[in-house]
Parts: sequence; C-alpha cells; structure tokens
Amino acid sequence: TPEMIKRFAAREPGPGCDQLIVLEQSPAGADLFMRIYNADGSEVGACGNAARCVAWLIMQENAQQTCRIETLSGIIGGSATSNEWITSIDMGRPKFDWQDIPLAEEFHDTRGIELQVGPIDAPILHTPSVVNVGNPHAIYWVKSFSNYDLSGLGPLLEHHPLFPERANISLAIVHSDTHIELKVWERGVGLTKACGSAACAAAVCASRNKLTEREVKVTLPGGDLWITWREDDHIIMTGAVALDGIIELATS
Ligand SMILES: N[C@H](CCC[C@H](N)C(=O)O)C(=O)O
Repeated sequence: TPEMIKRFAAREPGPGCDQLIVLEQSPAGADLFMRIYNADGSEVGACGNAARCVAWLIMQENAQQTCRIETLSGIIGGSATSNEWITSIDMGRPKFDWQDIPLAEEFHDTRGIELQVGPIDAPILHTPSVVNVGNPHAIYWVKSFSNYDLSGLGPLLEHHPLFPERANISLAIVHSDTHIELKVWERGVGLTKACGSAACAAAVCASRNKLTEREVKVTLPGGDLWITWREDDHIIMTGAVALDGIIELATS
C-alpha cells in the first residue's frame, strides 16, 4: 500500500529510497513488468535510472544483450554496451502536445509555456519547456543554480494546477551544444541525485529549442548520462548501472 511504501522509502526501517521498484510478469510478453512507486507511494510510468538497473539484471541473468521492459507508459528496450557496467535504454518517443504532458489548459507551443515564478514584472523563473517521456517534466533554462531555492520552488511547481498529474521539475544549464547540467525536484520524491527521465526530457527539449545538438552529455549531482534523440524520434539514454541503487532485491 502507499503507506507501506512511504514507510519503506522514508527509511523506517531500512536504507530508504527515492523509488521502490517491483518486478512482475509482463502481460504484454516483455521480459518483465517494472512497477514504479515514488517515495510518496504514487505509482508512475517511467524511471530511467531504475530501467538501466533492471535491464542490467535481466541481461545478466539471461545472458542476453537486449531486453524489453513493460511499464505503465509502454514497453522500453534495454541493451548492453561494450562496458558491462553501462547499459542503454530506448525510452521511446517524447510527447510534446499539451494534452500528452498533460497540462490542464491548451498551450500551442510547449517549447516554452507561461508558468513564471515570482513577481509578474520580474519573474525569477519563467517560460519552461514541457515534455512527457513516459512521465511529465517541466524544464526551466537558467544560467546558474545558485539563484534558485529548488527545494522551496519544487513543491509549488510540482503541485501547480497546470499539471493535473503533477510534474518533475528541473533547472537546466546549457554549458555547450553537447553538455547540459541539471538539478531535479522529482514528483513524489523531492530533490534527488539523479533522474534519468529528467535527463531525457532536458535533452530533447534543449535540442527542440535549438539550444544543443541531438546528442548530449547530461550532468546530474549523482553523475553523467549520455542522451541521444535519434532521427527516428526515439530517445536513447546510456549510463552506469548504479548498483549502489540496488540496496536489496527482495524476492517474494
Ligand atoms: N519521480 C518520477 C519517477 C522517477 C524518475 C526518476 N527516478 C528517473 O530516474 O527517471 C516521476 O514521478 O515521474
């Protein structure tokens, strides 16, 4: 139940976690179904970091080079790389229409929507890009993180009425046309060290807004991820399998 998940995630007892991942049989015939619970007990459709860990486990266990993982948002594809500790995930295609984010009202240009923070005449944050990469994201483009208290602004924006399913909120610095740096307030969790889906969201929005190339390195507090937004519209995320993220595999 959500209460049990909240207790587990809140480190009572145990190490705590940002997400709790439950692996089940896949009704769609994928290698398995990955059920994703946030620390607040909410169930969501994407978790990039977990996908890399779960793909690694499947491919190790079955001696496979590829795998398919079913999620609430559809089937994603895992593949091994030349480095056994690095996996790639095909996160599928981004959705940019306002109804697919989803937003509570119509916006024709989701490359930058009217959602400013602070005084109308001198907003401290404004014109975020929004996208759904299996889960909803809003990305604010900033020059530096030091001017913003994301732990204060995050929950306000996460729960903003414009996001009927809430949203993951990121601050993004574009260092070059191949390098983005992110700080993320995750829906249902809070500030985290890494968010794979936010890295995907920022990469496709930066490219769509002509701020970067289609292949970028995304630096998060917990490490780097490499995102390619392929010409066929699929988002490929490559990064280390954060094995320290697999505290324990509870087999039921
Ligand atoms: N908090 C996110 C789910 C986990 C995302 C993050 N852990 C990742 O690696 O993508 C959401 O509610 O959509």
